[in-house]
Amino acid sequence: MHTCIATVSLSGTLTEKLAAAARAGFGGVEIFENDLLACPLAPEEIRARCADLGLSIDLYQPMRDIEGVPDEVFAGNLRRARHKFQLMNRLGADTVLVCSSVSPHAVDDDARAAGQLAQLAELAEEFGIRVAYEALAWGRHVNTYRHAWRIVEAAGHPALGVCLDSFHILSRASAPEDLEGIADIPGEKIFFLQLADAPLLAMDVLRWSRHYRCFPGQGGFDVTGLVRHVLATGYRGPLSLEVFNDVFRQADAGPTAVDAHRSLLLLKEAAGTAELPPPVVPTGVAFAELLTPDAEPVTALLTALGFTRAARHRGKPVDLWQRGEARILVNTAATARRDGPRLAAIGLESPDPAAAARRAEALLAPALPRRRAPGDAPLDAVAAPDGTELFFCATGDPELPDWRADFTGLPVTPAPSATRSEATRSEATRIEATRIEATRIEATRSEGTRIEATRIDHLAVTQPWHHFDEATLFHRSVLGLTAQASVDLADPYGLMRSRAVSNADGSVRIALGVGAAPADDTAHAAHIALATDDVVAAARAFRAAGGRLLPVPANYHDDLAARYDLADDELETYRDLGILYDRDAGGAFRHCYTETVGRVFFELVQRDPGYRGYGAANAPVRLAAQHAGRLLP
Ligand SMILES: O=C(O)c1ccc(O)c(O)c1
Ligand SMILES: [Mg+2]
Repeated sequence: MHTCIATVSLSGTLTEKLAAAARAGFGGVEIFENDLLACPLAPEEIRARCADLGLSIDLYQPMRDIEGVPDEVFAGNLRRARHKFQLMNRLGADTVLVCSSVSPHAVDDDARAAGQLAQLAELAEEFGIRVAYEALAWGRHVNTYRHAWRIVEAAGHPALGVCLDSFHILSRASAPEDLEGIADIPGEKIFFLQLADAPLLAMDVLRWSRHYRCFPGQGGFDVTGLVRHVLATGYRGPLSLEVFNDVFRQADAGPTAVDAHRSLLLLKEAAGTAELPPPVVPTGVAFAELLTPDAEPVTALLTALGFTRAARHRGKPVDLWQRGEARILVNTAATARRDGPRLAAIGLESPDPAAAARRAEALLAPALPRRRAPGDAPLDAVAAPDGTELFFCATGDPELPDWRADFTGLPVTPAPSATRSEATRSEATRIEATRIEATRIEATRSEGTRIEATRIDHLAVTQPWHHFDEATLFHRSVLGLTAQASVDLADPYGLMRSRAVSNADGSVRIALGVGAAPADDTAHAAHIALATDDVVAAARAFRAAGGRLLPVPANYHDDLAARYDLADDELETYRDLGILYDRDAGGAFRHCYTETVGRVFFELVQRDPGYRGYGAANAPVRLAAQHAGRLLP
């Protein structure tokens, strides 16, 4: 089906909006009158621009306050309409949207409204134009789609039909039966279908509509259910997104248009009108890749965390660091930015990497070159909306290329001991001891000795501030992960939002976060959480190896004593190590943080098997402590 987007949904000038819509793959646009009025191009030039871009102009909108008015007011409305129909002929647009009246002149008289709309349609027909009548949820007398249809039916004019808008319908619907009236409308009398979702908010419906609409799948409405009802009438016109949203008005139109189109593709999939390659849910985390201009701060941290450098890439400055099942790639390629280490890529274990990549590409995720260099294993990879590279891996599968084939084992070499200051020289010795111990543990593994199972518990990545809901939709739909509820976290300098997506057994957990202040490094650092069976032992070992744990204020632990009945010595241990504690119905969560290097830090977590969260209750304290740490010399 033809996909379309209203220009009001995108940021920028009309020509910027058109270019973004075309690039994202839409087939057409609804031109919003205000966008046209502010555009220096003549209507014929806009028409030509759209044609060049391969866009049809499927709707011109809106005409307001037309119907149900006294005769003398209506005469003026017809005069106004004639001007607009002439304009539409110049534009090459053949459908106009008429919103139900909000005018104080409008009277509650359906026969009058029907008669006037028929006259309007009669005039429109002379110009080859059709009139689509839409019930605004806040229309003065007409504010439901059933009422709009009654009037259109009574008018009985071939050039008059209804425009259905999911927002106006679903914002008022309180029960599934409220959609059943759609079946009463013949498909050919539905001239247009506008789609928007919205978060479920208790607020005035006009404000809700004008500021908080979002793309289907990002809010709380059953837009798919509505589309199914409309398709069942035989409607085969455009599926058009009309999203009034304060954030999208400011955000870059290019990515917004891509996110918009992705949401429409998913809607078509859900409504059964498009087939996409099915999701291939990842089954684990193969690796996390840190890009850093300088290896030292990252490798010092990894070493203290008990990782060993297990292998080196054959052709690139990339080392594989490993502890248990947790693998970190440290990439010192020249492309690393000067702002220090950052999380650049995530390797996801996939039962079918090629199929996973096919779904991602069908959903408009940019594919990355399969071979980044000659001789590299041909890995499937795509970019997430925030630019993080997602690699689909099949580690250890003999049938498929293994990313580890690009790496060659390193002989165990002594760690550089003088890289830190004189004062930490003895620590370096301890670091080396830890490294050797970790290597020994790796070696004994194959002999069947039980070791503490270290793996990546979760990854926390930060999103561009204006693309948070799209990021969630991306991870849900492209990767087939399930989203938890979004939580707001108080940062001393703003509000963070966080939403976790995970697979069913929790072996893939990604916390998507966004900070209020786009330039704030602390709120925008990513982190890698390492699972441990014993966070106290892990924290002690880290500290003994020269690692610095994030200090946590005593007030936090005093409060913890009030909230939970923890043994005194347990509490003192947590206080000493900066371990935070949380609990839900499924169990407890104990966690602590390392210092931050560049834009990345690590977390050590001990998660009871039933605990589902990420310690969100502790995030404000953690963020404040991280800010405080940054302020120190
Ligand atoms: O908010 C409005 O005025 C408005 C205008 C046109 C529409 O299609 C709509 O759904 C709302
Ligand atoms: Mg609308």
